[in-house]
Amino acid sequence: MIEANHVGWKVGGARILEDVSLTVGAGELLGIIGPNGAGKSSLVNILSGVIRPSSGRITLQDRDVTRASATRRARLGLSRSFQTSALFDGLSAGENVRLAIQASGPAPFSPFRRAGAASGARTEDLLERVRMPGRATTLARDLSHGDRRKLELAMALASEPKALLLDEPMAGVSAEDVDGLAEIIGEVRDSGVAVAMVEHHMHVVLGLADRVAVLHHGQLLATGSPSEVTRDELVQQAYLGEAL
Ligand SMILES: Nc1ncnc2c1ncn2[C@@H]1O[C@H](COP(=O)(O)OP(=O)(O)OP(=O)(O)O)[C@@H](O)[C@H]1O
Repeated sequence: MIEANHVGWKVGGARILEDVSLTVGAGELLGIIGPNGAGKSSLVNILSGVIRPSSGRITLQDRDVTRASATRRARLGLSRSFQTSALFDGLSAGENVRLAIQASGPAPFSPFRRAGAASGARTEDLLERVRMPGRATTLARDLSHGDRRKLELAMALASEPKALLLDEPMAGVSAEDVDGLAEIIGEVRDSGVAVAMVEHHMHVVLGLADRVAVLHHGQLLATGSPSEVTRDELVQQAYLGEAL
């Protein structure tokens, strides 16, 4: 579904990513891990079309999208969440989701277009999918941090994506919310979506991912099943002193 072939990215003289190749299939969850500054967010930005790589190729469902904009990739079925919150705090949870539904609809998008009844039902469906039933009228700013992350997930799912990129979807949430989010993300994968997830909560990545890609200094150190990468000597050295 998503494929990166020999991707490199240079900024000025600095090599941020070098020769990174990976695939994520439908119904598969790829965990992307690596120490701070390894290049994980840069990779997600390249996969989603926010950054154009200096070399290599990105394909989405076998279609070359290397030069395609983020909007074009979204129309082809790719969705993503961001490391930092992308919610409208002054709007309710339901309004945030409705905007995401409208934005994923046919162009031109207008925030002033009235949402139909169908969009109301889909909003409630999406909120249920992220275990937030009946929260449509709560203002985003009044939600707990964990619920804000769930709402972001609902918004990323509004376009009914075939592929989903998640950049630290559990950053800063409580331990119990981490488990809840992991369960929801697992269900999204099980519904057939190709999911690539950058995440620092190692136990979640290792418990949830089908395969794990380990980045270090912009290079792919290892890819494999969670147990394969945790046994890998190079990976253990990269995480020296940290429990894997
Ligand atoms: N636009 C940019 N211009 C210059 N350097 C950049 C740019 N974006 C990222 N970098 C550098 O690229 C390296 C990788 O950054 P990136 O954010 O991709 O890492 P990361 O693995 O996601 O880190 P973290 O886990 O801390 O979020 C870092 O050294 C960062 O400073």
